[in-house]
Amino acid sequence: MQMTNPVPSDVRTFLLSRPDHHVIAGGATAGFTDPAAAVAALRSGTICAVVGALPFDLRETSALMAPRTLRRLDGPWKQPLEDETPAATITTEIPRPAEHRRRVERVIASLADPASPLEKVVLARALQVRTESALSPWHLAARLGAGDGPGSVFVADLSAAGPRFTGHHLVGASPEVLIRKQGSTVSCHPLAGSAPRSSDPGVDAARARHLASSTKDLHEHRIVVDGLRAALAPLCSSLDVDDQPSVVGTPTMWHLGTPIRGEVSDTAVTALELALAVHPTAAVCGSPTPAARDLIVATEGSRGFYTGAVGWSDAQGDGQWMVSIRCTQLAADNRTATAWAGGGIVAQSRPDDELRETTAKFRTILAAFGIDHDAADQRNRARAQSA
Ligand SMILES: C=C(O[C@@H]1C=C(C(=O)O)C=C[C@H]1O)C(=O)O
Repeated sequence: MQMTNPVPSDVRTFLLSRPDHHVIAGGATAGFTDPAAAVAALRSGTICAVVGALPFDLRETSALMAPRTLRRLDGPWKQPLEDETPAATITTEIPRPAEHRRRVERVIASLADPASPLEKVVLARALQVRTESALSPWHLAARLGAGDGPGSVFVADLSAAGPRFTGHHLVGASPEVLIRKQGSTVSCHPLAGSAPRSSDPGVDAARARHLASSTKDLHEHRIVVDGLRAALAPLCSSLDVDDQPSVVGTPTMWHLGTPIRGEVSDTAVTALELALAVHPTAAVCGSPTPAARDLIVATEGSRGFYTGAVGWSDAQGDGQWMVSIRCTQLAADNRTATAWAGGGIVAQSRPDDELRETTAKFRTILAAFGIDHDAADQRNRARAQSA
């Protein structure tokens, strides 16, 4: 769809930085709210590339753009940090942690009910953050890059999703590759089953060991890998899936991860089509997909672009899409932001652990805002106890 106000090429519209390379886009000639239209434009050669974000619920609008320029450069994206970062505070918790815990309890009860088809549901909560003065999405991304070690930082301009999203950006540091396609090779690296890192090296190592052998987490992970295998098998001539997950570390979390690699049967298939074929995985939604998705939407309301996908795809079909987690949606005022964190629930889950997991997952994005969430969390708990 041609844009009424095309974006000039000197305006950055998209970034995906990986440990070994980064992809950066400038400007836009067309916008797509419907990913099928973007696929058709790519396949027909009308556009050379597409960048942007897919929502969690594909019935909602996507934020995809045909960029004027798309550059793939070696090494991670690096930007000098500005000295001043405006102070930020958490203004609202949606829902309050006690309510999130109750929601988890209710989901565990339905998962344990033999009459329910549900096997896994991923529940999330959100925080609203306000900064004292404007903070550009690129500055926030630079702060994420500085704090996330060799992780993956992204910025996606959401304006193409419609007037409600004009000037909004999704900014985050996702550890999870939804899909990558290069030539005929497709790969992904689902993460599911998590434990917070500890600053005490002994405790930290023990948590990683415990995660690697936790029946509950291995089960939670297996559901995701089986789902991805089933979604990719019809599109691939060969598919290689490790038998056992390994423990993957980010600066804030341990995760169980399984590398998946295959060869696509149709080499012209685009990375965007592959992303659409596997999204939403059970890592961010649950299983079976429609029942889990409906329960999430009924419980949380719209998640927008959180637990969607952020990435790029070119007309040759190459591209990469990350799962949009550890992220925030920064509004057009560059001062108001919503951040999310969630976790997979199975019948064996424990509500207190699930709440702790979301708190730990928030650390990545809140640290970029300069907020020590653990301290804020303790203050809240002390306040609740004394009330
Ligand atoms: C939903 C999130 O993370 C997802 C859920 C995970 C889990 O349940 O263990 C792990 C990684 C992600 O696939 C999030 O970070 O908000």
